[in-house]
Amino acid sequence: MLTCAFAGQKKVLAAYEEAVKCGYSGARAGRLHTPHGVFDTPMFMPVGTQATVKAVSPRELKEMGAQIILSNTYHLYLRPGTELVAEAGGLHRFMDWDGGILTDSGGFQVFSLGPLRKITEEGAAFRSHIDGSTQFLSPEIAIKAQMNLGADIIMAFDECIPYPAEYQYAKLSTERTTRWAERSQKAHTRSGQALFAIVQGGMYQDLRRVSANDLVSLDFPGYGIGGLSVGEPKPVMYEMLEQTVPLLPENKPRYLMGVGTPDCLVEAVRYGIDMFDCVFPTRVARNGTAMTKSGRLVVKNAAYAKDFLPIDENCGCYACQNFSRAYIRHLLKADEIFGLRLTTIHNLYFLLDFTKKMRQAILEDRFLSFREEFLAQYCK
Ligand SMILES: CNc1nc2c(CC[C@H]3O[C@@H](OC)[C@H](O)[C@@H]3O)c3nc(N)[nH]c(=O)c3cc2[nH]1
Ligand SMILES: [Zn+2]
Repeated sequence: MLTCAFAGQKKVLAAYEEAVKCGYSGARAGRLHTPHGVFDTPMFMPVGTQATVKAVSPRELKEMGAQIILSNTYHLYLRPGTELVAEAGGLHRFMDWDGGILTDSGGFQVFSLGPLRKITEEGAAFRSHIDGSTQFLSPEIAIKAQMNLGADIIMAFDECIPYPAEYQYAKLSTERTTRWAERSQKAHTRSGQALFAIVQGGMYQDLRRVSANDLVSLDFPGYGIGGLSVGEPKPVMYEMLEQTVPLLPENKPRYLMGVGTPDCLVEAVRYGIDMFDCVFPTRVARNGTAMTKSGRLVVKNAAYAKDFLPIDENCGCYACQNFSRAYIRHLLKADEIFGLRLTTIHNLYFLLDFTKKMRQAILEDRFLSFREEFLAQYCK
């Protein structure tokens, strides 16, 4: 069961939009209560799509302050199968992680990975990207798979509307996602596990409001905001947040799916988002790019061949406490796995620490100045 208590800047607002424009912050610092612990928000959730956060161990994740990690139903359903994971004692046991786990429903992957897919009212038929076999996911199958995996938070089966999309397509797809959310709710019988709905609506303000209102009336314990971070300009993403977040219950968590870079996190927190996931930190780490408060640092570049400073002198991560840019660059150039591990550890620590700093700023009622200072220094 998820319960939330949110502290932070409380103001009675006549119009949320007006308030945001004049600098009001909807930022809040909350606590998520789950069967695997109580977790602080805002929070970044490292992505472990195939039951592992690539290149780092559960012990290292715990040391760097990870609270909830993600895994993905689409991938685990295809390999090794969710019944096998259930037989192994569930995902927490299988991957030796005793913190929180959130599983995505597979909606995104079916539409982004599965070639030859066909969407009907019933669900989505697609070909496995692993062996080309014909597969089918429906709300009922996706929920059953997630109950097998045993995550603390699971997601309703949805369609992530591609960008751009025609209004009529976005309208019909959003209405279907709401019907799928209802079917997901009916299929969800595992107590102690929270099912979040996912707001869609494409990049259309009115569809976003309809989707949010319809899903709120179905009374879920939390809400994902989907269909964003799919290639749209950042101002469009923020506009969709402005339309959606105020319609979601204040005392329930809001999870912006697939986001993102620190500039997006600080803006989304301002609109009232609590939870984030993104492959960005782990993905860019694997091609030798480190995240810093001034932007990206490509450690592989020749400029760092004799740079004996750490990636970031003020960073408390294992990589920055013990190794230089020159050493990490050498490992990356030599294709040594340890090099990727160090950049991954640094990037995950950076984002986890960034959300901790945002939480502290909110609790001390200085979030807006924190945001200004950060954005002034960070170059995209
Ligand atoms: C990157 N941008 C983005 N990611 C998104 C994800 C998670 C991807 C999931 O796939 C993997 O990341 C690529 C991870 O396992 C993650 O949980 C989404 N998931 C669902 N169900 N619905 C969406 O509308 C949706 C939109 C997204 N936009
Ligand atoms: Zn570091």
